[in-house]
Amino acid sequence: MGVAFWQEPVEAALRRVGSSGAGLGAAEAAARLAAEGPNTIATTAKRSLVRRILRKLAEPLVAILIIAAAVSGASGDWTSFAIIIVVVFLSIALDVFQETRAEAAAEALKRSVAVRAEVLRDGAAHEVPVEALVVGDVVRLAAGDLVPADGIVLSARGLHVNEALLTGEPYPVEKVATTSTADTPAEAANALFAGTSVVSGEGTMLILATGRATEFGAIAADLSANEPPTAFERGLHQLGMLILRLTIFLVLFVLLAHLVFARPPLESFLFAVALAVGLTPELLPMVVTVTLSRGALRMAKKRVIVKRLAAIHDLGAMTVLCTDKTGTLTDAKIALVGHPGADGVDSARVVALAAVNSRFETGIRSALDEAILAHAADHDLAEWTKIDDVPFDFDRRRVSVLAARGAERLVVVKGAPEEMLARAVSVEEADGRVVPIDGARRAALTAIHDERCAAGFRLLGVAYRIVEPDRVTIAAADETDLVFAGWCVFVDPPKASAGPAVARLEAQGVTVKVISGDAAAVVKHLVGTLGLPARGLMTGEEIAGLDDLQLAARVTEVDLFARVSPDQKMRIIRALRARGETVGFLGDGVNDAPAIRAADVGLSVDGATDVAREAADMILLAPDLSVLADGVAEGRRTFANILKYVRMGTSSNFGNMLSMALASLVIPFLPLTPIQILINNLIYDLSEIGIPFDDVSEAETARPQAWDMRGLLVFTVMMGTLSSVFDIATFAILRLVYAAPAAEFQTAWFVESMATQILVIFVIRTAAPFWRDRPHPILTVTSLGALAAAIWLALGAFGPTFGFVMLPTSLLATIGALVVAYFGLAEALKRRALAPTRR
Ligand SMILES: Nc1ncnc2c1ncn2[C@@H]1O[C@H](COP(=O)(O)OP(=O)(O)OP(=O)(O)O)[C@@H](O)[C@H]1O
Ligand SMILES: [Mg+2]
Repeated sequence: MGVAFWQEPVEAALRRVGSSGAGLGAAEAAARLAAEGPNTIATTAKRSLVRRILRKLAEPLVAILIIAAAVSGASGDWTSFAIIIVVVFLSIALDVFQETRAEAAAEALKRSVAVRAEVLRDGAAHEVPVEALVVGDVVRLAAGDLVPADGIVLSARGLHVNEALLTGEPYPVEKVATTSTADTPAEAANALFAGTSVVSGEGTMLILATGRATEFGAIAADLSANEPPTAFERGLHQLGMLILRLTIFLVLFVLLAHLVFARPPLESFLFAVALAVGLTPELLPMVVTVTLSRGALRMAKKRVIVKRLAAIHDLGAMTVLCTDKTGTLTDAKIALVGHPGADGVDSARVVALAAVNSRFETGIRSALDEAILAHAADHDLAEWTKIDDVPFDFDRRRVSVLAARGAERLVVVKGAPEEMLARAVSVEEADGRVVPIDGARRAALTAIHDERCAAGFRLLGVAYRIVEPDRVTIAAADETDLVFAGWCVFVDPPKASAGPAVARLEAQGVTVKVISGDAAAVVKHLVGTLGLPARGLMTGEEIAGLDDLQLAARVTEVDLFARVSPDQKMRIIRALRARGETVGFLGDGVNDAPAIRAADVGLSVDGATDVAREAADMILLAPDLSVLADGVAEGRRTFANILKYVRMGTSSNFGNMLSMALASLVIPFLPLTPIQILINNLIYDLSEIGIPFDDVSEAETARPQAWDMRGLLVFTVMMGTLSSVFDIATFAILRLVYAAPAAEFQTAWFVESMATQILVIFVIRTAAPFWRDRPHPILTVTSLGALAAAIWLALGAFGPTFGFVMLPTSLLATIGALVVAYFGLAEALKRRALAPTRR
């Protein structure tokens, strides 16, 4: 395939893509963006309006309708031809219009939380969304950034990236500006790949491939192809398959029966087609998209931005929320409040060492580092120069800096105190003497540490090691034989709103668990202060000793996890999912990204690192659990509205089509002509446009909501039977009492079935008595408007065009009475039909 991009000298690469070290011009970048397309690997790239319409036309159902229209036209039945064409185009227009509008709104929200990159355009730095990057762009990178596309390093200072997503290699690798002769991407020291992230250092890169052309794009294509569907998508699919099977069965049965009875073949074919159209919930995809998009807009008002629409359902179904500690349970306003030396008395030496470490490390600077630097004096740093560092990572939980002052060279280490102490062999006293640590001294040091931890302070240990004066590099292996200097003591005040927010989530049926990399004592103290109902505690050390099955056996009973590594956070999430929970994970750090990805609902906050935001399904604009509690209610509401549509389809509509199919076998004419069925279906669809807007009672958002196929089946059987009973009654009255001829029978049946199908929404939209839980005005208007249109079509001036006739008043009154009785009985039956069957 020729040379790989990293084998090409920088100059040649720049020339090839028509760029320079100063980047592209803005106009050139815009032109390239238009030509190359956006830098994204999303499979569902935006479809143009024409493509959308063409896709709809290719759907089997629509194709059948068009064939039916052609057959009608060929046989000279121009009325049928015109009506079928109108039906097809109206429903496509409805679909495409609604869907496009809703998706555009949701897209706009998503863009507001898009990851951005710092790119040079016309020689100046600009922040642009990662999607707008093109080949030839020069991008600046710093610790915490995602590498936005594939390319080569132009300049680097201690640039380390994590390529785990691409190569599986968990440790950061250094990237430098050279030309590489490597054959594989994993070995190319000058190549940067989309999907990897910068762990430490900084640099600039030249972009050589974007979007699906990147290495990651190629993998992501298979990844997304193999990605298991979420609970919501599975439910939707199961439902679709169920309906499809029923439809095929019924339609073939009717067609066959009619042919056996020697009915006119063309009419029978059209009737079967119309039945299929009537049975198929062809608007379901549109309703799902529109409802979810509207849900996303409403959640945005509650300050939750949805990146993956289907996650709204998962949020509503969530039974366990796992969260990290800093920023969600605390204010993340971290302050340094003490810096005791080895004797427990505050010492300037400890701050000075800590400041050298914080100032010179090239990793993502944490709030702890900011607090140290805010406290340190300028002269603490003035005499020091940096030589090298080993950036922080969440498995070591410490960071080292090699720094020089005069002839002295020190490795200054700071990190999780218990491990620092374990790596120390001696201790620096207040007077500067260095003495070995014996058993008694170790116990005394541990006692000082434990006492402050138990009081709720966060601690970092500070230590150092003197190295040869000509030392220029260090590695993690140098973090041994340390001289312990003391601790930095921080406060991170609990967030006042956290306690009530957790209580609200628990009241909504969501168990809250805390998963933190911090020390057990700190986590325990915080949870106590907030008054959270937390049971049990497990540490990373214990988790390391358990296999996945053992972990799954214990994980539901424990609510607190401390000193866990990023990998263990992910294992905990998987274990919970294995136990059948629907799991949310909220986190903001690089260390949270694997768990965010593993969760059913990955959550992050606006200020989080790129990696966490990229992995998340939703972003909270305010780092506050009460925002999430609002989001949960909204998610359940959205799902409840989707369920309404499904219930509508599975109860009355399905029952009506079924009864009609059966009736067609026992009477010598069709109960409704194919055209009448299509009109019925179109008006019924229109009546449902208001569902996504409907209100949902609080009772229905009180517990986690998820697909309940058994419940749906129970509902369908009960409500479907009721609907059929009324159809049979209508049938009997029309045949026996009125001895209605074909046109009169069809008109009456049309009016009755429209009325029952449309009005039943007011019954099944709520488990409460219908008069107590009022529908949203939009739903009232669309439903009653559709019903009025149906009656007008049947009984108005245009009725005869569609084969309708005016009905005698007594028959109208009878239909009215039947509809009222149906409505009343449905209302009485619904409590049982809607009773949950789950778990
Ligand atoms: N900048 C730093 N320098 C040295 N050590 C650090 C630094 N940041 C974190 N650590 C160590 O790593 C541990 C884990 O980090 P941290 O507490 O941020 O993890 P976390 O899982 O994100 O926790 P939280 O739940 O508080 O968000 C800390 O308790 C501390 O001991
Ligand atoms: Mg954190």
